[in-house]
Amino acid sequence: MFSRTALSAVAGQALRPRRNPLLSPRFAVLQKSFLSTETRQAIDKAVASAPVVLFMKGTPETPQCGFSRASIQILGLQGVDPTKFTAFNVLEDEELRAGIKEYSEWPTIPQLYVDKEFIGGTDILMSMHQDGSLAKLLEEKDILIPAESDSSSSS
Ligand SMILES: N[C@@H](CCC(=O)N[C@@H](CS)C(=O)NCC(=O)O)C(=O)O
Ligand code: FES
Repeated sequence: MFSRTALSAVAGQALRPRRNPLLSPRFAVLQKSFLSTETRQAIDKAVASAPVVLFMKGTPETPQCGFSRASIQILGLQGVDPTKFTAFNVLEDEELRAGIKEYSEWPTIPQLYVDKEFIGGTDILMSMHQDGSLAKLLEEKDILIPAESDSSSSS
């Protein structure tokens, strides 16, 4: 049985701020080890496979989640050149679904890469779409469908 003194000692301990042992660097190292070298190399290759790469749920034609659908819509509105775009369906590959989160240090899908650089998920894409920074980035990287030449001037 706990004595009164022992109980108050336990209560006193509980009040003392303690580090969460799950957040220790040792745990972080263990967590990292889930991404095998093989998966990391496969993701390196996927990220480099096109100027714009989206890791999503479903396909661009048939997204399986509203967040992935919204990201595809934003890229379409921006005028991303389809020849410079590739999507990977994480629902077809559980290793990719888990691996990409660790690779990007980002916990959710979708995930967008431009020129091998992680940009973010839907919320980030949406805010970059709204503030013009996504258009600027895609223009700078020459990723947009070329503007049609003005046919009215040739007649
Ligand atoms: N706020 C997120 C929305 C994306 C999100 O919450 N994705 C969830 C549901 S689709 C997810 O990936 N969960 C982990 C998983 O399904 O593996 C964003 O900006 O991208
Ligand atoms: S699959 Fe349910 S929110 Fe994306």
